[in-house]
Amino acid sequence: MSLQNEESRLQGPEVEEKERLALVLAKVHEMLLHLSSIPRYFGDDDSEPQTADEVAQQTVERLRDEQVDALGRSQSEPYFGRLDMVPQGESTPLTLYIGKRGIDDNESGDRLVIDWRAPIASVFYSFSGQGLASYEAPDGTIEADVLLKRNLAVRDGQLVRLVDSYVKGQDNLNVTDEFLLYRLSEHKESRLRDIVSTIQAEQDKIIRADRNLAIVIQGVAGSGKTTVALHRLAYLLYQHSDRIRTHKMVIFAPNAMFVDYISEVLPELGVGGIRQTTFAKWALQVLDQKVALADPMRRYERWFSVKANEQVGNEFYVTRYKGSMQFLGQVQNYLNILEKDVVPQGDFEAWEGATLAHTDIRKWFYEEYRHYPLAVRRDRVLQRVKRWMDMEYRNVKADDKSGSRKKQAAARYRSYSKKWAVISAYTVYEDVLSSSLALQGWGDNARHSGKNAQPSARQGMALSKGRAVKSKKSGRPVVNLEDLAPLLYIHVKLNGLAGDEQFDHVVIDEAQDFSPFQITVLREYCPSGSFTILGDLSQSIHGYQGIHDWSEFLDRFPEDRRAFFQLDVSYRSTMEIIEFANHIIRRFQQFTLAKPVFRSGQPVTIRDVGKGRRLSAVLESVQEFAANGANTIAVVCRTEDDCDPVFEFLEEAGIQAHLITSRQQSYAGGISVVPVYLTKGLEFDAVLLLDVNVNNYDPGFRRFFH
Ligand SMILES: Nc1ncnc2c1ncn2[C@@H]1O[C@H](COP(=O)(O)OP(=O)(O)OP(=O)(O)O)[C@@H](O)[C@H]1O
Repeated sequence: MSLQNEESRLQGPEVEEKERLALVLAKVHEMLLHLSSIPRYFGDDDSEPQTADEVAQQTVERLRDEQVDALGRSQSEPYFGRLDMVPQGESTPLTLYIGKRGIDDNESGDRLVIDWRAPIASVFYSFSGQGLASYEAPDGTIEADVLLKRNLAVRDGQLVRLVDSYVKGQDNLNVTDEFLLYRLSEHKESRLRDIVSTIQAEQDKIIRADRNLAIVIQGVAGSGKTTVALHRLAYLLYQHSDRIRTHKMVIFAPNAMFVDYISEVLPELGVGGIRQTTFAKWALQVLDQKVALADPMRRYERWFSVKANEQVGNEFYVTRYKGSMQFLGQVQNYLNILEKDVVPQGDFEAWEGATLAHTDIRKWFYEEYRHYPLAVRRDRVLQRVKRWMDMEYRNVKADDKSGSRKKQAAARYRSYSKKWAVISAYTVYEDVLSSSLALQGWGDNARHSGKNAQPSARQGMALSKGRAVKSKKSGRPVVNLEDLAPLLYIHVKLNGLAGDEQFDHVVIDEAQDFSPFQITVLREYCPSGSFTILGDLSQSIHGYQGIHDWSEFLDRFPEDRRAFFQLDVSYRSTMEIIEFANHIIRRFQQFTLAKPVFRSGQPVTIRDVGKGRRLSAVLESVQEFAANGANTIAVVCRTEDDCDPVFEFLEEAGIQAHLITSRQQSYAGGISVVPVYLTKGLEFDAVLLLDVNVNNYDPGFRRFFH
């Protein structure tokens, strides 16, 4: 230790850390100056490199740009934690500074900052203050004696807070929470943020879980599921860049607005270019937009309306059935039957004396080309029939001066190929829906169902059969969300999967609203079985299509390739809100109640205003929230129709608000008027729930109160 360091230690940790920070920032500055002084050969205009040298040069420059970007971001907050420890077998302590990205001193080769994803950095998150810590190294697990764990808040290059959450030999009770609370008390922005500086031990375990696993995370509202999943992606890319590629990862979010809401976390973690989409958008792309999706808003209005009637009950039931494993079984049965029927009866006779036997064609189809998916196989066999005909013709060409035999053969081939049914995902699906198999499955299912679902088999299926409806705009058949998974499944089985369609890793957020059929389809698209599936069963908004138990998803993966995690602490809301919510959720006995971190806020208040004062009371509350410093405020109504008059009233009163609808593509923060089913996953500084009474929110709708 240098004399200067020794002196700064004596003056206390703040001085020491400020000096160290200044040193690192100076190094960063120096490196940035150096990098920007290197001449560039390629401009910012994406011009194509012409030679191998140019390709190499462009790669070098791209990597340099990335380094400049990373160092630029580090200037404001180069690190957030410090860890002193003595690894087993060594005598001198290691001092590590941990940041969002690693920084190496180019000249000395010293590691100034360790990337939070490095195995050794895991000690910072997992060490509980008891006994020895351990971490994974290339040679196996290493144990270490931790001396100090220090949280450092650096903002705009300034040290603004320092909290020692562990000092060996001292009483260390609860100090971790102090830094966490400081972090949580910072205002909510209009976007989700990274949590690298305060990842909790149980979250860290999930982030660093094995790459090969399909993991399911059940977590109470606000327990950090989405955030943790995004950090896990950043971790997987760092640790397994050889196996998991950015452009082969995908995040399925519940709607486009949510995609926008989470869009800043990954870039902040140094990860760009991961596809973030909705299941519907992706499915329609894979299906080459051959079908159109019914407007979900009209359905939501009907389904979430207070006057939801028996027909809605039937629709729920059809929806659930179409997402079930029973229905998958029916689709599979149908595809098996279809396979048996594809080759038409009869030989192919190109002209008299040139006959290809039915048995030969069958042999090609059922034996030689067996490995091809159905539609591809059909085309291949037909091409082979054509090749056979052309070969035969070569033998008789000399006698066919007029070409009449050739014409005749071509005509016969055309009519023969027409006997082969056209196999497209949509036509097959239509047939599945109207087949006796599907109806039988539906009927069996309906008999075992609850009170709300007793439609006759035919009525149930006809309700949402795409065949009847064609989009006025595009002329394409209109289907509902629950039709997409069966359509995709059929599509894959008919056409196979091109390498560029496969995923290396799939994240599904709000997975409680997914169906087992959707998971099965995604499993087809991600052969590695590397999944992060997260949700909260008690928050199931689209319960009619979702699941009752996570085993419905976990069972889709082999026992040794799946893992289940549970997060019970809510970091989002104050104790007052969580206690209030728990009071309501307690009635659903099967759900785990959220545990708050010890953070207090305003009490939850219930205001009963007369009908005439309803809108002016909303205005007053919004003004009061804003006056108390809330940046993001939500006024929550039951449906989109209910939102309209509230939004208009606020606008007329001069309040600038955003009306959030199902078609919303982005989230702007500020004041939002939003239907309850679109609030999922978002967070606000203040929330006003309107018209909460038994009529409007019957027991079935209480799960919205998270
Ligand atoms: N370890 C942590 N440190 C600091 N903040 C955290 C931590 N974990 C979660 N949070 C914060 O808690 C809030 C909720 O996180 P997130 O939205 O990821 O939770 P969720 O479980 O996905 O919620 P929901 O169930 O509503 O979708 C976010 O503001 C997030 O930054």
